[in-house]
Amino acid sequence: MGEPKTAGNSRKRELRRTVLAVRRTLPPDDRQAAAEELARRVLALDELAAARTVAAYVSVGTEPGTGPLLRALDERGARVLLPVLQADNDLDWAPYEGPDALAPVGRGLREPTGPRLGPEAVIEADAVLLPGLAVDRRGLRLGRGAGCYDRVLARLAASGAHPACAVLLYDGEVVDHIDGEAHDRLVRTAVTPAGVHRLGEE
Ligand SMILES: Nc1nc2c(c(=O)[nH]1)N(C=O)[C@@H](CNc1ccc(C(=O)N[C@@H](CCC(=O)O)C(=O)O)cc1)CN2
Ligand SMILES: Nc1ncnc2c1ncn2[C@@H]1O[C@H](COP(=O)(O)OP(=O)(O)OP(=O)(O)O)[C@@H](O)[C@H]1O
Repeated sequence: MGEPKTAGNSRKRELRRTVLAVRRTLPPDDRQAAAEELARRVLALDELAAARTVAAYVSVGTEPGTGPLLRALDERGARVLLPVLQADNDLDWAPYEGPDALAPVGRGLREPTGPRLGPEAVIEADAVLLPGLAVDRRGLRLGRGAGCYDRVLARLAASGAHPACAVLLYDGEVVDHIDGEAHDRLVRTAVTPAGVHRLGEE
């Protein structure tokens, strides 16, 4: 189910499977509560308070829900950019124009129907919220294995942009160590329903 062929090292694959299996055991009521807590914590981040443009995403399947968060960012007047998956696994971006302007594109994904701004648009973001399956204490993030967000982080670094980058996870998905690969990029913050984790600080 949705496991890309380019899934990196076998320990990463194993951790992906474990996290997804645990997520599937969460009852719907707990997921809804987690989505609301997560929104509250993300909105309270200092780096989000000042952000005019936020790159976010529409949660898929059993991911920590981003519905309440997207609504609140929109109401706050932030310009919200959402990813549009390209055939080569790079991400294009389009503005969030409300839940009615999202269309299903397969694999449970919903994407914005508005104008495509191009892959470089993410550089305009003051804050970037990333999906993930886990992160370690250094800030090494485990995604779904297609490298989409590794590319985003590489693009931000190459452009000299330094937006606040936070991965959104469930409690328990901040782990001690993930075996990294050369292309992996670190994030500084993880937000879970129970709290904010500042990473890479010994
Ligand atoms: N919300 C979200 N959007 C994203 C990503 C992501 O990880 N999460 N991606 C990050 O790279 C890209 C899309 N890549 C994806 C790759 C696989 C699956 C997938 O396996 N879907 C499952 C259901 C999800 C689940 O229950 O966790 C499926 O097909 O059944 C989804 C998105 C761009 N947009
Ligand atoms: N900057 C990049 N440019 C092009 N391809 C890349 C880049 N970074 C990573 N990749 C490709 O992505 C593949 C998957 O990487 P990895 O397993 O680390 O993904 P992930 O971080 O778990 O997933 P994602 O970034 O999609 O959330 C790598 O094997 C590599 O081929």
